Amino acid sequence: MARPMVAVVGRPNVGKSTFFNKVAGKRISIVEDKPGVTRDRIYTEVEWLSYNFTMIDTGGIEPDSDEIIPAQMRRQAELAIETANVILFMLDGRAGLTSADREIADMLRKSKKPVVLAINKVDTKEKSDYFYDYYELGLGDPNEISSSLGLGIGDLLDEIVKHFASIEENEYDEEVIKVAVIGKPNVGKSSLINRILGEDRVIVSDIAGTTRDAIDTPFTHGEDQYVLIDTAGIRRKSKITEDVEKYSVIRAIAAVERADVCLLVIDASEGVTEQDKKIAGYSHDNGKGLIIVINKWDLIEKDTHTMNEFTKTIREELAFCPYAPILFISALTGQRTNKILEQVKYVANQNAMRIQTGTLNEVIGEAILLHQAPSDKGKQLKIFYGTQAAVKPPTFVLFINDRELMHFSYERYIENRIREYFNFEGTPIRFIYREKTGGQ
Ligand SMILES: Nc1nc2c(ncn2[C@@H]2O[C@H](COP(=O)(O)OP(=O)(O)OP(=O)(O)O)[C@@H](O)[C@H]2O)c(=O)[nH]1
Ligand SMILES: Nc1nc2c(ncn2[C@@H]2O[C@H](COP(=O)(O)OP(=O)(O)OP(=O)(O)O)[C@@H](O)[C@H]2O)c(=O)[nH]1
Repeated sequence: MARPMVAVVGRPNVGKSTFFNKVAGKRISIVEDKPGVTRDRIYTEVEWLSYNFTMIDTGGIEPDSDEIIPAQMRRQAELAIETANVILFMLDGRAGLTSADREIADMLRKSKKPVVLAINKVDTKEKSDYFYDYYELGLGDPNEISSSLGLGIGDLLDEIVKHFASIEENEYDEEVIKVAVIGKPNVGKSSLINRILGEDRVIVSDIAGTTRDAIDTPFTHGEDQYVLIDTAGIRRKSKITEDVEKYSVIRAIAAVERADVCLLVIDASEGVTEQDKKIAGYSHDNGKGLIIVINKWDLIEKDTHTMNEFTKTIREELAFCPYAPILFISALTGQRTNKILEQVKYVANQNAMRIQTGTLNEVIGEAILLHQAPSDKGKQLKIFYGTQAAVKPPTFVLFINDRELMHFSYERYIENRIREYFNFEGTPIRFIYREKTGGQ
């Protein structure tokens, strides 16, 4: 099941960032972890009770003037309605209700999405002076919190996770391959989608029913079933406000969340951008299959080295996902676009591949023989055995003597040996360690 998405909406200065920081999990996007890269927080993983969810912060865009606040807030609310499963609407318990709050509340109420009301900055045990006013919004009970003091946060998270039970599970059958086409505006996503859907063996399904059908495009290619996630969102030509980078990243994140395989489309004449890194980072963090599609290849003057040079640069820019295949295409001329579905299917299978414990341990055993495990202060790392615990992404549990001795470089080495044998092309793989005494 896709991880639930919770979007935080609210006027500037109500305390969204403070709240976000309070509940932020340890795992944040790889890109954000790097020094020197703008730390505009967009999302965080949250763990509460037995639930894991992604929380997105739609705020934090500096308004240029007072007049644009309402427009911007409307856009935030629209985005939250489109992308999130549950919306957290945050208000300032010291300021009382404003007309912007009422307007947002109307939009949220009409959307029929589950909304949880958080009244922030209630730093004492007493109710806010405005407590009963919040009922007017028609969005249920107000939950008073203090983000800076950490009061009421647990109860609020309880209210949020209560709504997860009603989220539709398995929107598509297991065998349907879910594909997200992502990338910056104007890189050629719609052109590529039209190419794919225009192929001879592709038949676009015409099943009306769930609301998802309105935005997704299911189709078959030969025997295989696919669905393009949020195709309507891509094809609908962007509004001006949509140019705010943060919005398009949030939209992409929501699509990635629901996908098995992501096609990251990059304009060959432009190269890899910060936005591409963020989206690829999200795909990686969430264990999705990833294919890098270099589009507009027709615009590039080429000699025999061009493709290699391009590949090298992309590998450097997107160093955390060396497993992702790179395709050089032109959606305009159709060059190599007929290879894409084949690749998507291959990567989806790799992402869902399960390998035998016996073979896995032969490979690990051989790897250890070839390259001695690290040791520290006379104690050597021992890997007793490994087993694959999950797919999508392939996840391996390794039983070892001491977690401290497993260095990043050795993990990378083991990963590379596993990839040499089993490929796992286009998918991240993960390791989980369990300490076990034994051996010595
Ligand atoms: N007293 C009190 N102040 C708070 C609380 N939470 C946030 N603040 C303060 O409110 C101000 C705004 O907080 P932010 O978290 O930056 O607000 P925001 O909603 O993220 O603002 P934007 O980034 O403009 O959307 C800061 O000065 C915070 O210290 C709280 O629970 N109690
Ligand atoms: N030369 C060339 N132009 C292309 C190619 N693919 C798309 N284009 C052009 O690039 C422009 C943008 O293409 P779209 O398919 O609308 O791009 P998009 O990524 O869907 O754009 P947004 O809707 O803004 O997100 C159009 O003018 C296309 O004709 C290509 O392979 N080569």
